[in-house]
Amino acid sequence: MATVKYHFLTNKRKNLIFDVGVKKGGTRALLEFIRVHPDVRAAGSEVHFFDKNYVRGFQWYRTHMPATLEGQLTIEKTPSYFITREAPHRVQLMNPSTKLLVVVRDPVTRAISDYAQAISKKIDMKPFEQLVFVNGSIGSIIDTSWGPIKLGIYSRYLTRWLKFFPLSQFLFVSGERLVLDPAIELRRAQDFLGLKRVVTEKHFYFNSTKGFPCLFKSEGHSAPHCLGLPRTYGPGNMVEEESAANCDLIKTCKGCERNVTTIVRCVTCDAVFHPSCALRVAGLVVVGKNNLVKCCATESEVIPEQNLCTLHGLFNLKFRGIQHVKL
Ligand SMILES: Nc1ncnc2c1ncn2[C@@H]1O[C@H](COP(=O)(O)OS(=O)(=O)O)[C@@H](OP(=O)(O)O)[C@H]1O
Repeated sequence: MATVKYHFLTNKRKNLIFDVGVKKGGTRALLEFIRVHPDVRAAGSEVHFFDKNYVRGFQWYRTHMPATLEGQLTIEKTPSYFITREAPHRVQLMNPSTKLLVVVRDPVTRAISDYAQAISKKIDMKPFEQLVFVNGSIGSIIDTSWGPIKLGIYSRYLTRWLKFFPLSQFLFVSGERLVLDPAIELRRAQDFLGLKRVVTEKHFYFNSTKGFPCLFKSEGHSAPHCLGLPRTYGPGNMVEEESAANCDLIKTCKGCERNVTTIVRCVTCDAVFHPSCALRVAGLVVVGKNNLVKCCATESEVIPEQNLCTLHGLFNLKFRGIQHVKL
C-alpha cells in the first residue's frame, strides 16, 4: 500500500501563497475558484494571522492551515492583510519568495460594496452620499479619509508591500473580469503560480438568478454551487444552489435584474436596487434616510424640497488626490 506523505506548515513554508486583498474585490471568489485545482489546498475561513493573531505565534497559525501533499500549494485569504501596516514584513519573514494575489476592483464600486456591507450591520448609518463627501456636503470634495474611499487608494498600501516584495511576486487579478470571465483570470493565476491549467471555462456556468459565475463542482461539492451570500448577509463560503434559492433575503434588482439584498428601496412601488443601479435610474430621488428612494415619482407628486437629493452627482465623483495604480 502506498504511503501518503502529508506536509504540515513549517515556519519557512515555501509553498504558501496569499490572497491578500482587496476587501470586497472578489477575494472569496478567487480562493474558491483556485482551490478547485488538485494541487492547491486552501484554508476555508479567513485566518487573520499576519494581522490580528500574530501574537498567538506560529503554532497557532499551523493549526489553522491545511496539511498538503508533496507538490501542492497552500493558499489563504485574508483581505485585511493588504492594508495592515505590519503584514508585509511579517509575511516576508515567513517566506521572502512567496507569491501574492491581489484582487483589484474599480474603487467606486468597491466603496459602494464596502458601504453596503457596513450598513447591513449598522442600519442607522448615514447615507453613502453624505459620508463620501467632506462635511457631508453633496457635490463637494470626496472624503479620502473615509474608510471605504481610503481603502480604494490602492497605491497607498501597495507602496508598503513593494518595500518587502518585488512587483514580479504580485499578480493583480481583475475583480470585474472574475465576474465576467473567471476562466481568463484563473488561467492567469495558474500560470503565475506555476500550476498546470486545470481550472478552465469548463468549470464555470453563469447562474442568471444569482448574477454570478458559479462552479459545476469542486472539492467537497459534487453538485453545482455558487458563492454564498457575503458574510454580512449570510453564512458565507460556497452554498448549494437550493439553499441560496431559498433565502428570502434575496430580491431582484429592478435595474440589472440580478440578485440584491435590499440596499435601496422605492417607497412607492417597493422595487429594490443595487446602489450602483439606482444611480442609473432617471429621475430617481432619495427620500429621507435609510436608502429609501422614489424611482417612479410622477410629476404630480410633490416631494418636499428638503428631503430630496439626487444621486446622480455620484457619477461625477472627483477623486482628488487619489492616485490610480497602473497595473
Ligand atoms: N462568482 C462570484 N460570486 C459571488 N460574488 C462574486 C463572484 N465573483 C466576484 N464576486 C464579487 O465578490 C465581492 C465580494 O468580495 P470579497 O470576497 O473580496 O469580499 S470580502 O472582502 O471577503 O468580504 C462581491 O461584491 P458585492 O456583489 O458588491 O457584494 C461580488 O461582486
